[in-house]
Amino acid sequence: MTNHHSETERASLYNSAQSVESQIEALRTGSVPVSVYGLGKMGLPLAAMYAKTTGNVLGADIDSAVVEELNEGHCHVKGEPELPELVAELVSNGALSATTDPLEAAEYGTVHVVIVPTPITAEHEPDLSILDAVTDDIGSGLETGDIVIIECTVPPRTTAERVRPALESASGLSIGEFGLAVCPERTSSGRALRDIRGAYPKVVGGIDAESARVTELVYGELTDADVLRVSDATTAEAVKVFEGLYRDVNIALANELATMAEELGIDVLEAIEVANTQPYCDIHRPGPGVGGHCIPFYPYFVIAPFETPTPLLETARAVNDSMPGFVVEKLGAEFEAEGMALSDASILLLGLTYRPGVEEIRASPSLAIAEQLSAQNALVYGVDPMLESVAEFDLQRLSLPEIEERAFDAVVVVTPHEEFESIQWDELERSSGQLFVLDGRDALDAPAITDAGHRLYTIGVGGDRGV
Ligand SMILES: NC(=O)c1ccc[n+]([C@@H]2O[C@H](COP(=O)([O-])OP(=O)(O)OC[C@H]3O[C@@H](n4cnc5c(N)ncnc54)[C@H](O)[C@@H]3O)[C@@H](O)[C@H]2O)c1
Ligand SMILES: CC(=O)N[C@@H]1[C@@H](OP(=O)(O)OP(=O)(O)OC[C@H]2O[C@@H](n3ccc(=O)[nH]c3=O)[C@H](O)[C@@H]2O)O[C@H](CO)[C@@H](O)[C@@H]1O
Repeated sequence: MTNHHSETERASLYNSAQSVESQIEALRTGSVPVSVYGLGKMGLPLAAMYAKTTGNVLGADIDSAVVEELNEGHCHVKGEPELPELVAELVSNGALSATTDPLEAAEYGTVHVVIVPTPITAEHEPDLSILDAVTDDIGSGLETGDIVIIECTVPPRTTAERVRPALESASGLSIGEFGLAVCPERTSSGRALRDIRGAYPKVVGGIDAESARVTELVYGELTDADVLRVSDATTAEAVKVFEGLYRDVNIALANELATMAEELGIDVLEAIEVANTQPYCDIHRPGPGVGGHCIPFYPYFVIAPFETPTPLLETARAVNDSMPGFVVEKLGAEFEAEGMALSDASILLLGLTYRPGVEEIRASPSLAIAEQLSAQNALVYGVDPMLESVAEFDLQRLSLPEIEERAFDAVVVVTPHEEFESIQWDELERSSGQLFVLDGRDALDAPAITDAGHRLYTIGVGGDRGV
C-alpha cells in the first residue's frame, strides 16, 4: 500500500510544542496521520469520520476482502445510512485507504485508534487475544509523540494493566514519551455515523493528563457532542461496560415480568409502557432472547476477571439466556394441548440475526431456539433477508416468497426485519388445524393474524388484549 500522504509533514500531538490552534490546524489539514485498526461494523464508520475530519487515515484490517472493498471505494458494512457514499468520497479523494498489514499502519500513524473485536470464550472469559495482537503490532511501530486510543469495549483495567505494559515493552518507550487513552465506542449499528458525529457525549479517559488532553482535542474535532473527560482510563472503560450491564439487567427484568403475564392475566407490555411514564422507570422490552456481541458479552467483562461476587449480573444473564427455552416450551405446550409432539411439528423462524437490520448473528436467539427445537426433532425452517448463509443454524433456509408455498404448524417472530411486513398472513396455512403464531417482539398486527384464523401468542401478553 503506497502512503498517499508521504509528501505532507508528519505531525504528532502528544507533548506537542505547538499551540493548541496549530495542533488542531495540523489535525484538520492532514498533517496528523491516523491509523485505525479494525474496519468492521464500528471501525469503518469510525475510520470514515476520522478521514472526514483529518483527511489522512490508513485503516488496517486482517480481512483482505474488507481492505480490497474499501480501497475500491466500496462499503462492506450493511445498513448504515450515508456510509457507502461517504466511504466512496473519502477513498476517491485520498482521505481514506486501507492495508492488511497492521505493521504498515503502525509505522504510518501518529494517532492509533483500536476498534477490533473483544469477544468472550466458550467459557465466558474475555478473549483479548486480538487486542493483544494489535497492541504488539502498534508497539513495533510506535514513535515518540504518538498516541494510542482504545475504542473497543474491554474489561475495566485492561488499558492500564494490559495494553500499557505491552506497548512499552514492544516499543521500548514509556508513557510520557507516547500517550495512551480510552474513548469507548458508544455507537449502535444502523446509526453509527449519527452516533459518532454526536448523538451523545464521547467519554475520554487517559493514562496520563497529556493523553487525556490530546484525546479530548481529537474528539472535540470529530464530534459535535460534548467530550466528557473522566478521571482515568479505567473509569472510561467502566462507563462503557456499565451501560451494557444496565441494559442486560433491565432486559432481564422485562423478560422475567413477561414470563408472569399469563399468571397475572394481563398485558405486561402495556403495564411496562405505562409504568415507564414515571420518569424514574425505564423497564426495557421482553423478547425471545438477548443477542449481539455486546450486551450478552459485556457482563462477563466484570463477572469473570474480578473476585467481587456479581449475583445480579449472573442472574440477569441466566434469565435472558432462558428466553429461547421459554419460546420452545410455549410451542411444546401448544402442540401438547392438541395431542401432538414437537417431533411432529414443522416450525418457521422469522428473523435469524440478533436484531432487525443488522447483519450479525452472534448470540442470536434464533441459534438457541433452532438448536433446542431440532434437539426435539422438530422440523425447523428459517428466513432472514440479511443473511447469505445460515450454516450456523440448526434449520433449513427458506426465502421469503417460499414461505407461502409451504405449510407450517407454527411461525415464530424472533427478529422482525422490515421485509416481514409484506407477509400475507392469510396466505400462510397449516396442513390441518389453526396455525400457531408466536410473536417474540410484539411486532405483529394482532387482528391481521387472528382475522386470518391463526392462533396468536405474544411474549408478555397473558390474557386477551384489553378492549
Ligand atoms: N457492533 C456494535 O454495535 C458495537 C458498538 C459499540 C462498541 N462495539 C465494540 O467495538 C469493537 C469492534 O466491534 P465491531 O462490531 O466493529 O466488530 P466487527 O466484527 O464488525 O469488526 C471487527 C473487524 O476487525 C477486524 N480484525 C480482526 N482482527 C484484527 C486484527 N488483528 N487487526 C486488524 N483488524 C482485525 C475484522 O476483520 C473485522 O473487520 C468491539 O470491541 C465491540 O465490543 C461494538
Ligand atoms: C447500552 C446500549 O444501549 N448499548 C447498545 C447496544 O447495541 P446492540 O446493537 O447490542 O443492540 P441492543 O439494542 O442493545 O440489543 C441487544 C439485544 O437485546 C435485545 N433487546 C434489546 C432491548 C430490549 O429492550 N429488549 C431486548 O430484548 C435485542 O433484540 C438484541 O437481541 O450495544 C452496543 C455495543 O455496546 C452499544 O453501542 C449500543 O449503544
